[in-house]
Parts: sequence; C-alpha cells; structure tokens
Amino acid sequence: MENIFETNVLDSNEAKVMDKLTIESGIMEETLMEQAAFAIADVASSFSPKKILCVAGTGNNGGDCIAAGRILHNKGYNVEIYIYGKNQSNGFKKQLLIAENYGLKIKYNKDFSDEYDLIIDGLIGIGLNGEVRSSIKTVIEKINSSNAKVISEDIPSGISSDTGEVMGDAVHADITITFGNLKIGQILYPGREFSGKLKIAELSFKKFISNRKIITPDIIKVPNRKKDSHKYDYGNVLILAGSSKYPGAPILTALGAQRIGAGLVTLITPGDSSKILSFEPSIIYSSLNKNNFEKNDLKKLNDEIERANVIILGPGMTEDSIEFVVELIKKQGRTKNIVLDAESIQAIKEFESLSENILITPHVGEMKKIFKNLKNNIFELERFSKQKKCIIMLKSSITTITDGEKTFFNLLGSSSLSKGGSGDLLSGIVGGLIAQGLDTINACITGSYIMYKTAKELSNEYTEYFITPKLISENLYIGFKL
Ligand SMILES: NC(=O)C1=CN([C@@H]2O[C@H](COP(=O)(O)OP(=O)(O)OC[C@H]3O[C@@H](n4cnc5c(N)ncnc54)[C@H](OP(=O)(O)O)[C@@H]3O)[C@@H](O)[C@H]2O)[C@@H](O)CC1
Ligand SMILES: Nc1ncnc2c1ncn2[C@@H]1O[C@H](COP(=O)(O)OP(=O)(O)O)[C@@H](O)[C@H]1O
Ligand SMILES: [K+]
Repeated sequence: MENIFETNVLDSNEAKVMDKLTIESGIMEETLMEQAAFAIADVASSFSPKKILCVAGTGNNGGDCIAAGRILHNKGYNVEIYIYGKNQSNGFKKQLLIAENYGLKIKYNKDFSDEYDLIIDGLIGIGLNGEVRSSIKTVIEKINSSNAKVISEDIPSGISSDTGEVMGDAVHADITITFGNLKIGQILYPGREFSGKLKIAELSFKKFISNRKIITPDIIKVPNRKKDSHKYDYGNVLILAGSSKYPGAPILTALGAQRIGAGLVTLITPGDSSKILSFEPSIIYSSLNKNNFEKNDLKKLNDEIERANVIILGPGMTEDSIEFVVELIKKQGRTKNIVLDAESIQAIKEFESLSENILITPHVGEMKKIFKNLKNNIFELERFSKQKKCIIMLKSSITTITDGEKTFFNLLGSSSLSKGGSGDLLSGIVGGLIAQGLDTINACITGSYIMYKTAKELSNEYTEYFITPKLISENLYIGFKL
C-alpha cells in the first residue's frame, strides 16, 4: 500500500457524508471530480500506454472515468470511452458533455475489442447496490479476460465497499486509486486482493474522522519501563489453560506474556506442560494432574486468582473445562481483566452481557460458533461487541479489533502465522501488555502489531514456511523497533 497518510477507513455511507460535507462547505462536485480524474490520469500516464480504454458506468464513478479519459486525450494519448448503463447522474452528464465538446470518441453499451494495453475501470464505485446486474457482469468479465493493465477508480467495480465481498463478479485491478480515504472493502479480503496495489488520492475533502482505522506505528503504545522498578510494577499474569490433550498451547501463551515484559507469569494447567520450565525457567508453573479444569478447582486456585491482575483462559482447553470458565467469569468478570481465547470463548454464550474488562480473541471459526450471522460484516461485529459489552479481537488474515465504538484493522499479518499456536502466543502477548497497564484495546493494537511485525521481518529472512510461534516469541524484540 502506498501513500498511507490517511489511516481512516470509511464505509460507503461515511464516504457519501464526507462528499456532502465537502460540497456544502463550498467545494464544487466538479472540482472533486477534476482532482480525482487528474490523480487517475497521472497513474495512467506512468504506464506509458499506447491505447487506453475508459470503461464508464453512468454514476459519478463513470463521471471520474470520462474526465480522466479527457485529460489523457488532452495529453496526447490514444483514448476511447465506452459507457454502460442508463440512469445518468448529474456529475456524469456534465463530464459526458465536456468530453463530447473536446472531441472524444464515445461508444454506448457496445462490446470492446482486445486492442488496449490499459483499461480504466469506472463502472461502479461506492454506489454499488446489491449483486452486479448481468449486463455489467459481462463487461467485468471482458475486462478481466483482457491482457491490459487495469486501474480501478475508487474501488474495483463489483466489490462491496462495506464488506470487501465480490457481489457476483468484480474487476481484478492492478492498481486501485481511492479518493480521500480507504474504504472497508479495500481492507478486507477478497476486496483487498481484487484492489491490487492501493493508492490514496488526496482530494480537497473536508476532514472527516472515522471511528475505524488501520493500525500504523504512530498509534502503538509500548508500556513504560522505569529505571527504579521491580517485578510487581509490570503486572501479574495468570494463565489457566491447556488440558491433558493439548499441553503445548499454554506454553506459547506463557512465553508470549513473559517476552512482552510482564513482571510475573504463572501457568497452571490440568495436564503436563512442564516443558515450559526448560524453555523459560522464570515462569511459575504447576499442574493439577488431571484431564481438564473443573468447577471446584476455583477454590483451590483462589489465591493465584486474587493475586493476578490479568487472567488468560483458553489456549489448549477442551470443552470439558467450560463450566469452570463460566464460573470464573461469574465470580471475577466484573473486577479482573480476563482474556478469553480458543475454546474458553464459548463460555460467553451463557451471558447476556459481560463487561469491558473482558476480551475475546476468536478466529473466524470460533466467532461463527458464538455468532452465527457473522459474515464478512464489520457492522455486525461492532453491534455484537456493543450488545455483549466485551472487546473483540477477531483474528484472521486481517485482524479486526473493536469495542463496538472504535474499530482497528491490523494489515500486517502474513501466512507465516497460519500455523497452530500463533493465536496462543498472541493471547499471551496481549495479556502481558494488559498486565503492564495498557487498556485492553491498546493492548490488542500494540500486541498484534508487535507480533505480526516480528513474523513479517523474520519471514523476510527465513521465509514464511520456516517461522514458528516459538521462534516469533524468541524474537519479539524485532517488533518493538517501530
Ligand atoms: N460525489 C462526489 O462528490 C464525488 C464522487 N466521486 C466518485 O463517485 C463515486 C460515487 O458515485 P455515485 O454515488 O454516483 O455511485 P457510483 O459508484 O457511480 O455507482 C452508481 C452507478 O453504478 C450502477 N450500479 C449500482 N449498482 C449496480 C449493480 N448492482 N449492478 C449494475 N450497476 C450498478 C448504477 O446504475 P443504476 O443502478 O443507477 O442503473 C450507476 O450507474 C465514487 O465511488 C467516486 O468514484 C469522486 O468523483 C469524488 C467526488
Ligand atoms: N494468512 C494470514 N495472514 C495474516 N495473519 C494470519 C494469517 N494466518 C493466521 N494469521 C494470524 O495468526 C493467528 C492464528 O490464530 P489461531 O487460529 O487462533 O491459532 P491457534 O489457535 O492455533 O493458536 C491469528 O492471530 C491470525 O490473525
Ligand atoms: K470502479
């Protein structure tokens, strides 16, 4: 991604509001279109094309496209404009008239040939409503089967700017030039892939602050470490995780919490995770010597629970431990910081509402088990977080963090993380940051940033095949270098 001076991520409604506020402030729609068109024409020229095809719809996205064609024609390029659709927006009509006055060749609803080496896709932008109609689908297929380079205006036609979903069919762009701000549909897959390289063209929009942002180094908050300090200044993390079946997962969680700087890390598990002591003897370890946690273990663990300022539950647990988790949430859910990962997340089904000191860190499969309606839908995720009153870090190729009001997207991940154990490590890292005093949202932002950045840097050296969660934990210092 280039030119990321703007980290706001807008939905289509916000983009329309931003347009409206700008126009109400006195900037004319024609001015914005001209700026958008110049930005497109600049990028188009950089390809040194021999023959350019502008494929325009009849909305303002099409208007931008015609204007870009006119600017390129004026620069001396060989340009043809093909128009598809009926209902013409005012912006479109104006651009069509100017293009005709400037002597451009324009064709309507006709099949185009294969002779172009650059196509500008201005069929549909943020105005897409529903599945792409069949007449436009045919045009999209034709663009995708051409050998020409493709520049999409604002968003590849056919991608929902709100979800990133392909609405029937969508243009596969080499470059997408978006106007003013990023849109959700360019951030989330598959839209991200269809967008190709992303560029933001800064038009004269009125400043618009969205509650959704991508995570960039400037918002990372690393907890302070004082010269005059002791271990109790950096928090006490209690990890209640694992089972006789999965003894490895809690080891990674404990390593994550330790390597991110927590003062004390205690791991108590039903199974045998004693290998942790050979990896990191400073971790306080004990086993309950059974298969799973049971409700009545809570009493035994009372002292450790009281001492902890963060409790991480879940990695390596099986569903047999759920009753224990439910009971712990009932007793401590309003007072302690609790991180629910992996199987323990299912416990929240038992609660109508939780509290903002509870974080759940599901991957998409785990999220679907607690929330069946979730598709690729940020609005639903935000609603769910608000309704349940808990913070959510939804882990995927793009990790989304929300408290229902503010939402952050981590775009740094890579396939080196698509391995069992990455999530276990992450819950430890995030818990370790909460222990050091970061609020939960900032712990998720900073923890996921440090871990994913470490994975990325290591992958550059060792490949995405070779990296393991343990190797990431041992090299976490790399991610601290912002
Ligand atoms: N306003 C401004 O100041 C600025 C706006 N800007 C630009 O305007 C864009 C937004 O323009 P917009 O609102 O006119 O909508 P737009 O993306 O062209 O889509 C409408 C067209 O798509 C068509 N269409 C829709 N759904 C369809 C479907 N399912 N299947 C098939 N066709 C479908 C629809 O056809 P209809 O349904 O009307 O028949 C109509 O032709 C924005 O992305 C940016 O590029 C920039 O210039 C900066 C300043
Ligand atoms: N292709 C990818 N791109 C970016 N991040 C990824 C990718 N695959 C996995 N991840 C990240 O790796 C982690 C995997 O978590 P999870 O599935 O819970 O692992 P486990 O439960 O095995 O520990 C998540 O943080 C996820 O965001
Ligand atoms: K488009």
